[in-house]
Amino acid sequence: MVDAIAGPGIGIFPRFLDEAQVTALRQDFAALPPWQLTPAGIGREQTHHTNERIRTDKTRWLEADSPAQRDYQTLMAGLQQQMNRQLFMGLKDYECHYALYQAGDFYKKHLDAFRGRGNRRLTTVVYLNEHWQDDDGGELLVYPEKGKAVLHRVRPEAGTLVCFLSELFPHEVLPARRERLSIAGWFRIDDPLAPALLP
Ligand SMILES: O=C(O)CCC(=O)C(=O)O
Ligand SMILES: [Fe+2]
Repeated sequence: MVDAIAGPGIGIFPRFLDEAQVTALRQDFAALPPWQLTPAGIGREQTHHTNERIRTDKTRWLEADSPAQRDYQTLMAGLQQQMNRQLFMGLKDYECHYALYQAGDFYKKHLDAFRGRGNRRLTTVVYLNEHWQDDDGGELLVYPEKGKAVLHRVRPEAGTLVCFLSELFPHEVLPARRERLSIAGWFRIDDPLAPALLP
């Protein structure tokens, strides 16, 4: 992952989570009371609002309130430490949420962070969907910073991790024909003006 972020700025890692980890997270998600799952917001805190033209998924933040959530957050804390030690990224914390896309849900092309604004530095998405088929749809399309050609088309298969510099890669979630569950997360920094990677 260090090589991927230092190089192209993006990496895709099948089987980042094993079956037991995926199962534990799926069960943890299934045990949540439905009212805790709320329409996803867009924009920064001050301008937080929902907009169904841009995204239609539902989310629930992980609060380390179950063993599965704690294990996942511990795993990500380890990644944070590695990125900081080897790439001096200055990552301060990690926030993440479950995201449920029901059949037909989507998230239009967007950036997770804008240069010099906000403090999301590194995006992660892990998928929790067993046996995803070609015609299930729901791929993540990742685009280069400039240009319309698709750089990566990621199938949201259980265990796969996608990780990229939040300011660099526009991306979108295509509508799926079945439920699509993931954990999207962001490593954050204190200073939005700091360069993304030190040379
Ligand atoms: O679920 C995905 O593949 C990406 C989600 C996403 O782009 C986001 O939550 O910002
Ligand atoms: Fe995103």
